[in-house]
Amino acid sequence: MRTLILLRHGESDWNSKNLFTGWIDVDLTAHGEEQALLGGKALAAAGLLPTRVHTSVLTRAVRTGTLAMEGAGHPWVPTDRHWRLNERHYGALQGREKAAVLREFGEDQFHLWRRSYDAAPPPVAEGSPGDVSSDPRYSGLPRDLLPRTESLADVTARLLPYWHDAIVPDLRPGHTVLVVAHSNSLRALVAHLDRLTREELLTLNIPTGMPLRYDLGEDLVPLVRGGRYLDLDAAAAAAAEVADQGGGRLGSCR
Ligand SMILES: O=C(O)[C@@H](CO)OP(=O)(O)O
Repeated sequence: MRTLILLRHGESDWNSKNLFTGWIDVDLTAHGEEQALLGGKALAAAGLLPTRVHTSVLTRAVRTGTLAMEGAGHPWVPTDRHWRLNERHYGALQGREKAAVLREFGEDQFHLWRRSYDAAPPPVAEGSPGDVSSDPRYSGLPRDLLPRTESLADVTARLLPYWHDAIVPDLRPGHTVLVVAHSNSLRALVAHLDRLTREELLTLNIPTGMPLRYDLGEDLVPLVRGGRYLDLDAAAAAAAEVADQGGGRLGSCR
């Protein structure tokens, strides 16, 4: 058996303001820092000590990984960071208030953009704050890899090479692997692990700062579909809040 732990970063500044965030590099709130520390403490209390950590290159996930491993009492665990674990690029929605987007475009379009597999928001314009081509953390990458918007299908396509090339090779020899990422990069990973249908994906919401444990068989198929949050009740309540952001619908936590 292999153990994989998924952790969405703690509450960010823009989570607390209900703004679409995507690749905008906002930091954690004080509450988000505390969530990250507590998440790590919960891992240690459950006897789940990661021996490898993978995070995105966005500050909120980087800092959550560091704080969680401090909380777990093992701050020294080797950590890799990769842009392929970044949040979905939310295109022209980045920086906009979720409630305002819902009012302007209606509930159906709002929900398609947030939770469907195929819909991508309008792209950001070149030179706008959402255009990351001059961000030094992406400087070695071919420009055509850098998104201006993404659907969940696009996220899946750029995330899975990292899963196969970096995370699976840590899982195979028996490491307990912690992946610290984002609402939608983790939705893409969960959809892959659990072979979610598109309908199931519509109602999948991942709360901030709550460790989700997957025990995987030799074939890396989850022994329990959907994994198991360390604190099931708190995770269900927090996932319902994520679903409701902006006044949306279809809250659920699998
Ligand atoms: O704005 C975002 O980048 C994400 C996560 O905060 O939002 P949502 O959960 O609505 O996909």
